[in-house]
Amino acid sequence: MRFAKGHGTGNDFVILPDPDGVLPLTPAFVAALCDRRRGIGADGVLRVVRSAAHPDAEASSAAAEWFMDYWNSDGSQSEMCGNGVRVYARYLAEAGLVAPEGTFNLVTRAGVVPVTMGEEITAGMPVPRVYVQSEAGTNGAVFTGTAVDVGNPHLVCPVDEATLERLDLTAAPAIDPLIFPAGVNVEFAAVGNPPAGADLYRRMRVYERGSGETQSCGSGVCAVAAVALHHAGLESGVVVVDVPGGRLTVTSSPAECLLRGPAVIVAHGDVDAQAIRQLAPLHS
Ligand SMILES: N[C@@H](CCC[C@H](N)C(=O)O)C(=O)O
Repeated sequence: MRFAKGHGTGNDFVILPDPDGVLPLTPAFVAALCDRRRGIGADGVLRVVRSAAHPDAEASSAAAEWFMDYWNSDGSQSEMCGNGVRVYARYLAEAGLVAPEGTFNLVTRAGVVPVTMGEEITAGMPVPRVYVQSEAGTNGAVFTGTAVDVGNPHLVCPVDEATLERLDLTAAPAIDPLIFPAGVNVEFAAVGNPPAGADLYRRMRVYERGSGETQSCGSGVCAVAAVALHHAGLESGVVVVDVPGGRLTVTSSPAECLLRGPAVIVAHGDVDAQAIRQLAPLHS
């Protein structure tokens, strides 16, 4: 089975080219592929499939040829992945399936996303909706945060620099299942001085639903930017967010949320699907 491997600011993905949607992907198979010791290892899987060939995307096939079929490393699916969109786009361009410059549309479970190609790649993310206050419990403390919908759910908890540094995110923070019945991605964000050209700056770590602590989360960065603008009383602005894996920039207004940053394909290869299938019981 052909695969590629790529990442966006250290958020890494196994990419499975499957234009006609014939691969029998299951949660256990995806989790085995993402196993960092026995499989290829990744935060998630991006199946590259034509929208006309996937039941979740058929209705949008007139708007966009390709569908990002995104899976977390535990085999669950999510509506959105901001870094996934950008890495998927880089894959399409390197495979000659879209032009390396210009803009094209990509279908996701959270709707159609416009993507602008270049040295860095920009995704036109769903405009974040800031909705309610909630809490995350971790490291023996309870952190108050703001819930944000970016197509997928987020809880953004402001913390100081020292707390951000020392948080142990090896275990999932406790969250309110009444507010987040399908789980939530939890971001911890500290304020810093904005670099030239930015209105606001945050440093962020994330515990992702379905993947654990990752080096970066694009939709999480959009959520952090939305809360930063909200707290500053701004409707629009440029927010730079540093994550453990690098830097992402959000340019936000009531009409759009543009997420910009690097996206790289690092490998192409063949994976022994039978060997991965044999691992699958470990993950079911
Ligand atoms: N890393 C992603 C988000 C992936 C999905 C998330 N774990 C969820 O379950 O919603 C990003 O870059 O946005």
